[in-house]
Amino acid sequence: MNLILASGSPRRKELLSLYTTDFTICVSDFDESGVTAPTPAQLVEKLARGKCLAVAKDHPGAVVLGCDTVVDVGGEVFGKPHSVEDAKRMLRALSGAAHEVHTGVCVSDGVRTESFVDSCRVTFFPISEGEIDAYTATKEPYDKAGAYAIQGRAALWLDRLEGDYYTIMGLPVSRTARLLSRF
Ligand SMILES: Cc1cn([C@H]2C[C@H](O)[C@@H](COP(=O)(O)OP(=O)(O)OP(=O)(O)O)O2)c(=O)[nH]c1=O
Repeated sequence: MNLILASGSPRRKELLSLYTTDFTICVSDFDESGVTAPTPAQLVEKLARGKCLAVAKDHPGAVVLGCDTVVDVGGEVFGKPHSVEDAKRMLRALSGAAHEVHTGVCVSDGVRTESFVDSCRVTFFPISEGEIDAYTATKEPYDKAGAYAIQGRAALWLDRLEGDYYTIMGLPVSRTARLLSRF
């Protein structure tokens, strides 16, 4: 199988490598701005599909994997923070509360396209203003949906997790492996 990961995310590369190391990376030029959907879960599915099909159209015969992750706080979508203030706003909203992380996964061979959304519910302990200041002064929040990395220092805020941990990191690897094995 000529497998292409349509993602520039180092986490997705690492997680896909648990299934196979026989793949190449081709980051899509899909324009995510202006894409809307009725719910955050439908949004990630649409974005994953957009990234996947943008690469698939230029690579006939390949199997292409595209993904997207957002944080959902009571229906409000948090993508990657645009600034330090934006990151602080997100972390204050996540402090001492539960939120959902949705990851959309889409696989296409150019003929057949299949997708799914996996969601994980995350509850954080209260996060102090001092912790928010210290965290947003590091690089960690800025390339992550919701301004945190559960695999990084945000692990220290985790109270409860209901679902697949790897969905938070951007690739629900067990369900993705099952989908890929059908191609
Ligand atoms: C919440 C959370 C997100 N993330 C990451 C996963 C994704 O890489 C990123 C969400 O951004 P995405 O827009 O889903 O993906 P990306 O821009 O990194 O990569 P590409 O579009 O090329 O596929 O946030 C973590 O690594 N840890 C976390 O705890």
